[in-house]
Amino acid sequence: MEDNSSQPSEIEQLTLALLHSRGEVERLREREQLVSNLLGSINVVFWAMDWEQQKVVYVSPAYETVFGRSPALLMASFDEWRNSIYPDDMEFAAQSLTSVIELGAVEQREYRIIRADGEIRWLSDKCFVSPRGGADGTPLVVGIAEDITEKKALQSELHRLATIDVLTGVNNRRHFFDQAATLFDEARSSARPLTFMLLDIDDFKKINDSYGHQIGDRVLQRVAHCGAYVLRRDDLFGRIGGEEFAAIFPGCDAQQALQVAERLQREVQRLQFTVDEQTFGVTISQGLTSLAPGDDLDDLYIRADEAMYRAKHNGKNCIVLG
Ligand SMILES: Nc1nc2c(ncn2[C@@H]2O[C@H](COP(=O)(O)OP(=O)(O)OP(=O)(O)O)[C@@H](O)[C@H]2O)c(=O)[nH]1
Repeated sequence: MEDNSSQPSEIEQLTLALLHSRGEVERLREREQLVSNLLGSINVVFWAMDWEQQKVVYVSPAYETVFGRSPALLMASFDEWRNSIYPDDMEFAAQSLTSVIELGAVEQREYRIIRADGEIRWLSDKCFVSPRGGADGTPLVVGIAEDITEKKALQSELHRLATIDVLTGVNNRRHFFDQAATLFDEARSSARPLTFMLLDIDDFKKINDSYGHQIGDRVLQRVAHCGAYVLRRDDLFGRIGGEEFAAIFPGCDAQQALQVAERLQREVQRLQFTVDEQTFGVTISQGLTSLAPGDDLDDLYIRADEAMYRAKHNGKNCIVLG
């Protein structure tokens, strides 16, 4: 007769296996909780999408914070993904995902999203194709998305500070000449006309001396507004020195630019300033010159400067073509 006393019975074996599996399930649950806590504690959204089937198969917990939307809704309907993309960026968002499939990876995509509460935020994500990422072995597009709204705002503020004259809000000297060089090269290569203008406020020192520096600043601001108002969208305008401004009129010969300069002259003559019940106006002198064969940007600047000084010499408040 066989002795089975040291061998576990079938029922005991099943019970042991069940306990073991329960332990495994518990450990898996703990691990899942840990991963979920870790993913939830960083403000980065991991996502995975079956682009061909138009289905989001995974988003990490941070989705809810960053998008302000429900992950369950997103997984249930691809429309929720479409709703979350800022309409102007939809084409880019879709095209860039197609590129991920074609190229295997895209290092950086930047686009805007709309949170459920209507707030618009900037996202940047890195995407790549996980060849057999899906449960059924289908390729998935996987991404790591970060909210870069504050970084974007800082970048644009830095750009503004680097390119704009703080007092008047028009282009500063450095940015003006950077842009001028580009417009100059374009005019050269397309053989299109281009006119350069220099503008100097007349007797500005007297304004400062009579009414104070603050009023002088206000004059600078109002003259700059006139320039920004009169010039066309494609023209370039900037403050290049204390009371000196400059403009570039791409595609304009001297006569066309002269018409704009005359309008500007009239707009500035209309300005009125009142200090302690005293009212005064300002005038400007302008020098204009057009691109000629063999010119470089410095030649234009020198000729416009000479023309402007002739305008000063001729009694100010006038425009001279150089
Ligand atoms: N308020 C103010 N004044 C400035 C600024 N930058 C330069 N200035 C002043 O601009 C004045 C320029 O004087 P000048 O170069 O003698 O020129 P002007 O008095 O306009 O004489 P003309 O050019 O011959 O008409 C100086 O008094 C500078 O101090 C600024 O940002 N704000």
